[in-house]
Formats: sequence, structure tokens, C-alpha cells
Amino acid sequence: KEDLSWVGPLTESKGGCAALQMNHYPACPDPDQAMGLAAHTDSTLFTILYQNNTSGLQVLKEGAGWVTVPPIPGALVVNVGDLLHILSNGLYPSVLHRAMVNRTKERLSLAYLYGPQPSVQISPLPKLVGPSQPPLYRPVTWTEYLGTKAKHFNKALSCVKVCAPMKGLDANDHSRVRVG
Ligand SMILES: O=C(O)CCC(=O)C(=O)O
Ligand SMILES: [Fe+2]
Repeated sequence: KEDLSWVGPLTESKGGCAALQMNHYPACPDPDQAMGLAAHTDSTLFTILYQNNTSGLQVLKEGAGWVTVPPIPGALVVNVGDLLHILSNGLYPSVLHRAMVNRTKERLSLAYLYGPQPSVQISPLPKLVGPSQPPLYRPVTWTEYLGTKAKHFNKALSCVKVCAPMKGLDANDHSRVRVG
């Protein structure tokens, strides 16, 4: 219950907010010259993705580069979104992913995008912050975060960051990731 206090009083809670997005990627004779969906992180708490039996989804894995997530019959893909990244204070990083097109086959995917009520403040959970682990992100509502994302795209997480990492690169800072 304490872990869910950010939602507000549960008795009054109207639950979260969700949207379904249907993606269609027609076959492309020159797939190296086209991109189905450019590299991005989802601005959700999490996304549940169904893909038909044509592969195309890729996630960026540190040290390995772009890795294909093959469709498995009966399986769904769960993506951690930016708001869960913030809520977990970076413990569950949102994953940079993209969709490639296929030379001969069309591809379909169905994304269930789940987030909080648009006006609920999202900030790192109190139990995940302390003297040795300060909150890395300031409170934001989904509405505010979507505005930041529209303006700054893959740098949006950095925009709501409260303190810069002391040294070296921040592995979770997607703005530093080279795409392509
Ligand atoms: O088509 C896919 O596999 C990815 C779709 C996606 O990333 C999205 O809808 O946000
Ligand atoms: Fe996505």
C-alpha cells in the first residue's frame, strides 16, 4: 500500500490511463534505406507489445548494440517506460528500442501504453532514495513529461534529472546514445 501512495488515495483513484497503438510496417524492398519506427523510449510506466510473426523490434543492449527481439508465438513483450524509470530512480531503466522494416513481409504490432492519471506527480519512490542514493529525478506529471518529450525527445529524461552524475558517463542517459 505504501508503495502505491504516489497514486493518491486508492479509494478515490480512477486507475491509470491507457492507449492502444496499432503499428503497420509494409514490406520495404530496400530495408537498409528505411526505418519503421525511429529509436525511442516509451513515455509510459510500461508498454505491453504484441508483434505478429515478422521480426523487426530491436532493443539497444549495452555492449552488444541493437539486438532483435524475435516474436515468440503466444508471448508478449513488456517494455519499461520513462515514468517507471523515474519512479524506480533509474533502477529499472527505460529501454531504447526501434522497429525495422522487412524486405518481403509486412509487420504488425500492437502496443498497450499504460501510465498514471495525467495529473499524478511521478517521482522516485521514497523507499528507493536515501542519503547514499539521492533522488535523480524531480517530480513530473505525465502531462508535463509528454510536453518535455515532444520538445526534447530522447533527451527528456535528462531534462527532468535533478543532479548530474559525479563522474563518467551515465549509462541511463539516452541522450548520449548514438543511434544507427
Ligand atoms: O513495432 C514495434 O515493435 C515497436 C512499437 C513501439 O515501439 C511503440 O509503439 O512504441
Ligand atoms: Fe515504443
